[in-house]
Amino acid sequence: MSASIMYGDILAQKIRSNLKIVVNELKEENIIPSLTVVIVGDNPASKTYVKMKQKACEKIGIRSHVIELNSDISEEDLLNQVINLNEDDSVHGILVQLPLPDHINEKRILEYIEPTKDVDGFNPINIGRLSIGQDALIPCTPLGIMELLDFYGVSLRGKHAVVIGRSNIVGKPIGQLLLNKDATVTYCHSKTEALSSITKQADILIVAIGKAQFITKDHIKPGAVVIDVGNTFLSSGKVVGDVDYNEVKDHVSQITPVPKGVGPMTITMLLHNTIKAAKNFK
Ligand SMILES: Nc1nc(=O)c2c([nH]1)NC[C@@H]1CN(c3ccc(C(=O)N[C@@H](CCC(=O)O)C(=O)O)cc3)C=[N+]21
Repeated sequence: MSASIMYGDILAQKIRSNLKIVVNELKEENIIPSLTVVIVGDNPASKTYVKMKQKACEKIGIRSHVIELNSDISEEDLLNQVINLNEDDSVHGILVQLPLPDHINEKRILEYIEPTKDVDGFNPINIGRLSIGQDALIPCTPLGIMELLDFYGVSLRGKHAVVIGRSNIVGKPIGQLLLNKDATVTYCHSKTEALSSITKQADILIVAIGKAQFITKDHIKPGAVVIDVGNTFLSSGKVVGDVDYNEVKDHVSQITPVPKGVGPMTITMLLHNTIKAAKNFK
């Protein structure tokens, strides 16, 4: 039996056309949602992602602006850029593209982003609000995964969801969101012993480890639902996920592809969060 494929690009288009309508409604109230992306250095992958974000904004009428900074910028100067954006009423959403250069304390920068403009949901205030179930700006990738699970009819209540990866950006917040939907959540990570014995218990397996094609049939219970958050560029130019898609596709019930799975949903939720932040200005 072949798996049903959970295409993110199809759902992303559907949501983006709805968001476009919301943007037009806001325009009638003289609000044009606006996003500023700060990119430090010239990491080629980061540049590609930022371009994709800009294009997506343009398409639905969100104003986007990119601030490109030199990789040798000091932490203080970068902080000042963030503070200026916090104070600028024409900026609704602020996103500092990660990773930042090694000499900059990433956590300190993210703490400075005004929580109501923090469209990545990486500020400790938003993380705290999410963890206690209050309204918050929620990180885009986890939010996109929840939309995918909902759209493709995956029920979560009482189900065992295993999350591999414990990053602040994906692993931790997706676990919180699944828990809020009554799943039983287990976190696994690089130090987990007997990984496959745990992942094999998953009804829903979320893989966010950044290791190309690491997860194989041996890690997965037959008929499980698999969400692949990986996005590794091979030297051939091909993009692959953390799951060995071809090996597992006939073994699972539903799976997200890479590309065209979680990635387009991440960007769609950035648009969603930017509009949410703009509405705060009403
Ligand atoms: N502050 C910050 N926020 C982020 O949200 C953020 C970040 N930093 N740093 C890097 C990661 C990575 N990320 C992706 C977004 C879209 C795709 C995506 O759409 N990928 C395409 C494939 C890519 C291609 O074809 O070129 C797809 O899956 O179809 C992937 C990865 C956001 N990130």
